[in-house]
Amino acid sequence: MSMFSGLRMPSSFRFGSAAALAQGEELPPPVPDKQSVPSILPTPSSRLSPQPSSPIMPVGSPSPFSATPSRLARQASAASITPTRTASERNITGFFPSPGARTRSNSSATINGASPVSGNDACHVTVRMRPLTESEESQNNACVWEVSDEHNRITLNQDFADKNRKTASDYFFDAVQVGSDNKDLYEDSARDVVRAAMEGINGTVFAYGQTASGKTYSMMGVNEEPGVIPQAVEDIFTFIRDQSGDREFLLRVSYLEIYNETIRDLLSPEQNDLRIHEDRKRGVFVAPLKEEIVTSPKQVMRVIRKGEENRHFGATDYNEHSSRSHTIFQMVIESRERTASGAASPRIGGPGPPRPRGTVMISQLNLIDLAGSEKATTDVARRTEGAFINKSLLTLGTVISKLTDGKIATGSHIPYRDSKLTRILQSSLSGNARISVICTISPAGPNVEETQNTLKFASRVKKVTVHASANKIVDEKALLQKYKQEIDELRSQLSTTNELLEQERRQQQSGGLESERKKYEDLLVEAQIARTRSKERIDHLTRLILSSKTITSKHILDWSAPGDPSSARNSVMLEDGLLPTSPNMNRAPSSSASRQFADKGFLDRHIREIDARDEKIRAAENEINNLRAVLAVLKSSSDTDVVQTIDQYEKTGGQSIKSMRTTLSELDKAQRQKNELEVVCAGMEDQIKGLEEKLRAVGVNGSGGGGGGVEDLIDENRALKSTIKGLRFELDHRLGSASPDTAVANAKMLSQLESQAAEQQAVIAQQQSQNTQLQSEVESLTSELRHSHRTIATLRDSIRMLEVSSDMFVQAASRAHSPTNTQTSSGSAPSDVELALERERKLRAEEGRANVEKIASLEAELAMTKAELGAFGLVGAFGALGNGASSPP
Ligand SMILES: Nc1ncnc2c1ncn2[C@@H]1O[C@H](COP(=O)(O)OP(=O)(O)OP(=O)(O)O)[C@@H](O)[C@H]1O
Repeated sequence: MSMFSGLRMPSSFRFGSAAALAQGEELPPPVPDKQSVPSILPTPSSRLSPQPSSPIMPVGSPSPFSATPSRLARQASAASITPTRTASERNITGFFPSPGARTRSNSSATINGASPVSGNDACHVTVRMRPLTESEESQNNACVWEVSDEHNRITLNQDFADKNRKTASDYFFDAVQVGSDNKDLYEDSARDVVRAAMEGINGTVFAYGQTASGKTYSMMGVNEEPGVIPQAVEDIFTFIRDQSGDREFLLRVSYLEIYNETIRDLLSPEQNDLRIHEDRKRGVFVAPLKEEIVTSPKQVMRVIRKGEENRHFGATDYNEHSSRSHTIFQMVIESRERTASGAASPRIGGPGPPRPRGTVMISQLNLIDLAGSEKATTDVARRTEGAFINKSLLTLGTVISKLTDGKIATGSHIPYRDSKLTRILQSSLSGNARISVICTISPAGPNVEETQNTLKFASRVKKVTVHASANKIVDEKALLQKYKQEIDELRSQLSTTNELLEQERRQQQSGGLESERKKYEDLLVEAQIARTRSKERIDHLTRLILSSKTITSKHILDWSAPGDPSSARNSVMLEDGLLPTSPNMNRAPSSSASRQFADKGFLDRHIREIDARDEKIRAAENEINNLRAVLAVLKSSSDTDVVQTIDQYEKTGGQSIKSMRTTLSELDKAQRQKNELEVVCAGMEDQIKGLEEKLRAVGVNGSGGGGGGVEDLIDENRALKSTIKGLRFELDHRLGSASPDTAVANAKMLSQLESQAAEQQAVIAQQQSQNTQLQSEVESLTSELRHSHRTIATLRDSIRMLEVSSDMFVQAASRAHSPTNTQTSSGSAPSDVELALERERKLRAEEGRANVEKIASLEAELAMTKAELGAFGLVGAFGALGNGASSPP
């Protein structure tokens, strides 16, 4: 069972309550762990530790910094032009979020009410405290942190601090979140960054924190609470759908992990040591990295699922499903105004420099789940991983601290290259991206030291400022540009082809040589086929380019009705197993990591089936289009021969099209039948499993719950065989009743089922060999039993003989001892004969005792043998023998 199962809901939080303190008192003072790896984060003596002189706001007092980011965003957007901060203001020295730091200075305004697009910006920092875990509660731990009403201040409980000789400093951040609500988390920490990325500004959101503090829960989420990544995906498609302007987008995604300082492509796992490159135009990038163009949230989630399967997880002392690598999910967003007339278009939503039409904006959105900092664990492999994780986090801490020191301005060395993580993040950290950091912490007393380190890291990040502006790009790097060009070229080729076709047609009509006409006909057919291909390519490329016209609500998850089974959200995401299966979104999320992706096997199978079907449908559609093209050519001809040919074509072509359609519908039918058969198979598998269980219970546990033993086992075998026979018959029947057109699918199914049956047969054979073994064991036990019985009988005989001879000796001795026998007795001293007799008597008595003991031991052995037979359920079958052995002869 998961160590985190049964996590308490936020309502069970006891921030600073009397109960919490009472429990807090029972806590042992934290014992420094001598074996632990030195903490990677700043020590309390660090000069960036919370300054006692910092203004401390009383709990509950209105704070100038209490506005939530979304409120601030609204304020910022209401006052669309805000003053630009001076260079000296960029390096914030305090750890308070200054209101200015949240304000994005920019001469431009927003698109569709989204936040402004560039300017000096402090990194946005959210602290997220998870609920106490069941195991923390069972150890009488309580939450030792207090969060102020304004939700941006967090303080160590004073009593706990006093008792444990800690400093109860106040920490202020852009937001402090408690509990399990990932929707609030997204709104507070990621939405602005995602929206800015849609406007061409790079963005990076990462989760940082001690192991098991909730980074993966925050970034990926669980079924009931999708995390930042799935919500960002949904938000991006919603943004495209809802934009009022006429912009078009091209989205591509990649997914990589840094495991033990090697970079692995999670979408192409064979690429397991990728390199980091840098060039002037692209900055720092990883290559070769597989990128997939995506056109729907469902498709993105499918890509993520694929990546998750290849990701490194492992059980540690602290988290049974711990991320052993840093993962970076990256989305590249290209966009541009739809009309490429070259005229400038005014910015939507307010003043600002007009954006030339056709200019492609390109931005990167990085969503990062870091591995957690951790103390040394017992497992060697985990310890190696932990060392790599800690080293890279240490480098991240150093880089952040250098950036906050303002050394970037003086050109001092910042050790980005000391770890792959900081090297990949270099472009973002050096100021070319909006950054939002989610620092996850545990509420429990024993984790206070790690939590304080995380809060200090968060305070440092808060001081880093960035200057992110929209990236405009007009060269061939933009795929959007390339695709648009290709579409334009294909369109112009099409219109030329159309003209040619028209010319040919006219030429034919005006007569000419028969041989010439035939040549033209052939040319026409070829041209028409080429035209169809061009059209298909145009369609394909057009499908990849997204706009408010191509994205419908159907594509997007409907967050407004989470429990509504008819909602698009469910229909899109449930197939990927990421979104709620429960109608109650507010239920406590499951702590079991395995529930993060429910029923993966089924889903994968399902996705593969859909893909295969799509492929077949595409092929059929292509053929239909080709036939249509041929028909169109022929129809445009006026020649009587050709008209006749048209008739023929219409007949055959029409029939072909009809038969294609029939094939398509048959394919659908076959698919449905296949699904039904799969359900039947699953049922059969369950039945077979149940029978196997029973067999196993009989075979392994001996008496098998019914005491029937070998007989029962054989019966079970018979039942199993007849069930399989029945199931085979049912299958044959079902397969036989399928339409002939589904023969291919059915043949596949049949072979699958036959291999299942063969497996079953193997199980039976195994079971039978077990039976034979069991029988021979029983036989050997039985013969042992008989042998023991005979031995006992022999021993009893010898006891009887001994008793008789002993009596004889006793009688002889007493006769020899008798006073009437004066000739042999010499008074009080025993004669030699008497002594010999006495010795003999003692010896006999001794032997008798030994024999009785031997009998007792043999009887005990007999009892054990009987018990063994009983264990095999043979008490009934061999009872008579057992009784015979134990009863007196
Ligand atoms: N806010 C939360 N609400 C409810 N459960 C949570 C929350 N945060 C984390 N959990 C649960 O706590 C456990 C550990 O969380 P998670 O795996 O996300 O930690 P992590 O920081 O990613 O750990 P690691 O660094 O070892 O990968 C999981 O079972 C998760 O479901």
